[in-house]
Amino acid sequence: MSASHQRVEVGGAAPYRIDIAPGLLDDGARLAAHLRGRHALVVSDSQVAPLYAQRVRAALAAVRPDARLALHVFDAGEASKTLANFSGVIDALAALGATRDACIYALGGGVVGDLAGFAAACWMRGIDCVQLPTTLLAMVDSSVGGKTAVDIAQGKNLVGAFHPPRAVIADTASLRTLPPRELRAGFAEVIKYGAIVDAPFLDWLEAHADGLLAGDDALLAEAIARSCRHKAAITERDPFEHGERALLNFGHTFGHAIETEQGYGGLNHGEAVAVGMVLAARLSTALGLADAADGARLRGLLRRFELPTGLPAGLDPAALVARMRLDKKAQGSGLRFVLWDGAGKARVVADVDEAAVRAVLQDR
Ligand SMILES: NC(=O)c1ccc[n+]([C@@H]2O[C@H](COP(=O)([O-])OP(=O)(O)OC[C@H]3O[C@@H](n4cnc5c(N)ncnc54)[C@H](O)[C@@H]3O)[C@@H](O)[C@H]2O)c1
Ligand SMILES: O=C(O)C(=O)C[C@@H](O)[C@H](O)[C@H](O)COP(=O)(O)O
Ligand SMILES: [Zn+2]
Repeated sequence: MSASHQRVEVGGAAPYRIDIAPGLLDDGARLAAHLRGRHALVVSDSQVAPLYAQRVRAALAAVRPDARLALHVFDAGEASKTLANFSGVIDALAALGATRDACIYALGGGVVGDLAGFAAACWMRGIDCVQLPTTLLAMVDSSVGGKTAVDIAQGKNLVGAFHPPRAVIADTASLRTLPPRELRAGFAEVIKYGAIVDAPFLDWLEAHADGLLAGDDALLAEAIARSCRHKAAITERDPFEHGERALLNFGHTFGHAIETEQGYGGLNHGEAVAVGMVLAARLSTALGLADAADGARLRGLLRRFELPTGLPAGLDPAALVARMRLDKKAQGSGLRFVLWDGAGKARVVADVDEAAVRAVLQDR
């Protein structure tokens, strides 16, 4: 293992390892170590597959010439995280003749990871899935923790399962082809860890913003590993979101409502979470939990990473609140939000007054 290789172990009932280093997509032995049977399906999207899928297939085939390998590709973008494309992956598994010891390799961003992971959770009631994240957002968040899902018109991730990966193999060299907008989106989830549990991380991000935005390999690797350690620790203690895992949803009640209301074609997930965190901070202040100065600093940091911090024009507050009633944290008829007491201190607050939420949405 080279000096630039970082590892995070995730314990619990279904332990796995996160490897973070450049060049891992060509490491056939590492990829093949998780192929118990003979069937491997690489699932990817139309942007990522032309860049990396052949390399992954060649690396696997070199170590496992006996394996039946197939590639399944769907159109890139959030609008593709659908039941129809889930069905497409299931059809591909059937065409491959995949048995229970088959493995799906989810090669791409969070959309691929969530969709392919959900197919792995369902095929024959559960087969192995190795996450090969190629966006910053997927490396720091979606590839870890086992939440898998697809969106429906009524809401984000409303159909899904908890299905932990067998392994996460993050090739940081793949970030070099990531469009700048998508790199910035990933920083929203990175900043989220600082906001909820690691205030000093916010200072570090502030200090290194220029290098991180420029794609400095060492800084990115450090940000990814620190984020993964937070996600690993929280999801290891609470894999099914009975308690503290909900903190990872900071900004998401607002963010998911925005994404859904925009028909999954407006802000991307990271951008929507950035706006959502600003709104959650504002709601926290309105409810007397946090100082306005904390919210202003969070907003400043998100802006430093060139992320949006205001509600997009044309969204109706009443429609957004209606979307929030289908949020997975909602209970009975009450809205539950992840709010904060200031940097590094988040908590779940139940039965939040709808008028306060509407006021925050109207305060543009
Ligand atoms: N399961 C979880 O715990 C979890 C956590 C966070 C987010 N998510 C989900 O993740 C999704 C967002 O993920 P995302 O931000 O990675 O979006 P994404 O998967 O849509 O990827 C963003 C874009 O970048 C392209 N791309 C990916 N890697 C590339 C590379 N290396 N080079 C060039 N282009 C590349 C993709 O084709 C896509 O167009 C959302 O659906 C969100 O709900 C899930
Ligand atoms: O892993 C989690 O738990 C999270 O909440 C991480 C979020 O960043 C992620 O977007 C997740 O998919 C949201 O989960 P959901 O249960 O609100 O759909
Ligand atoms: Zn998220």
